[in-house]
Amino acid sequence: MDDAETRYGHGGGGAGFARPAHPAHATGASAIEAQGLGKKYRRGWALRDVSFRLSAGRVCGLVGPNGAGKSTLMGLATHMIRPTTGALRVFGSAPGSMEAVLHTAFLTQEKPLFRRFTVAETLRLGRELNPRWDQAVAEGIVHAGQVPLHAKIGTLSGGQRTRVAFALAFGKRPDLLILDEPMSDLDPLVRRELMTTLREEAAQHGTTVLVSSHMLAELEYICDFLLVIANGGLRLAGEVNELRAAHALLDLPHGGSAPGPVPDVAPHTVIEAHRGEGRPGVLVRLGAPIQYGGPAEPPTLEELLLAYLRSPDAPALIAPGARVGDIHDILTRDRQKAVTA
Ligand SMILES: Nc1ncnc2c1ncn2[C@@H]1O[C@H](COP(=O)(O)OP(=O)(O)OP(=O)(O)O)[C@@H](O)[C@H]1O
Repeated sequence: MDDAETRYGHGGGGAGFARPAHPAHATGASAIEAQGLGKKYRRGWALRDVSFRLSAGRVCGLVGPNGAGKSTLMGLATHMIRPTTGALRVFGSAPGSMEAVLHTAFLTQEKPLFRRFTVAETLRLGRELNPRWDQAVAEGIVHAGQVPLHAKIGTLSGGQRTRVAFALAFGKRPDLLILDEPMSDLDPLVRRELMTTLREEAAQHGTTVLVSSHMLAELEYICDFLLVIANGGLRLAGEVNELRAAHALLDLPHGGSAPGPVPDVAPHTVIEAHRGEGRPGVLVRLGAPIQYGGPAEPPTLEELLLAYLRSPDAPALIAPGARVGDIHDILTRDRQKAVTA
């Protein structure tokens, strides 16, 4: 049991989802590794100097305000966008390579499907294009929503189309599933159903998932790893429990809830002195061990995320398990691969 589990357990306080161990976890392999990654558009940098490592088998929430760079990062991981600086690898391969493409499924916000195809024809196309296609899983997702197989995609509601897009993504049996705000047009019950499917499929098959969402409660339900981006920079990266264990919510007398200067809480670092809704207090990054009970409580995942979203200039925290070496590691490995190929 890790440090955070020991301190907090997994109860209603909002701990990350504890998934049963899958062999993919044990390998310690990287599903995604980014080093010095940057993307500059004409208007400026969308993503700058982003370095992190996402181990295989994790379900990773990608969180950040509108325009933070989430879709850009996903585009870079799927070869839809080329980096301006740095490099990113998917299971050790360049995103556009056959190896990476075969093992990755990407559900974009637009969820493009052929409107004139029926649902059955759409699934057949998935089967023909993907060697690892799992028809039972794809059909199961469609049937659970009572979407008729003979209906044309163009006649489906937005939510039904999303369900078919999910079926395609899961049917591919990817090792890496990238979902860009997948739930935005689904009703709450369908969202919960598909989140449960996602969680179970990922746990059963060791699938790595990178999912962006603005719905923090949902991320809390499925994720065991987090990336938080603000203004194109990585602010937080690591396992949910590790990140929660590194922070505390201090309920200081006249501290968080009263207007005025931020209290001195050395050796801890103030991330946010909270004066809004929710539990009042000062969310700090711990600079030394702390005793919980009394005026200090662990933050829920939602409290942690909201604090970082409201404080985009807070110092970044990249937990040890999410750190990478330098760019030369990737380039050296690429050269070694080329020599041994
Ligand atoms: N093709 C493009 N050309 C120019 N600028 C772009 C392009 N795509 C994205 N941007 C800019 O890059 C920044 C990051 O955009 P991105 O779509 O990655 O953000 P996001 O975090 O996914 O936002 P949202 O939560 O609103 O979907 C934004 O400022 C956006 O305007």
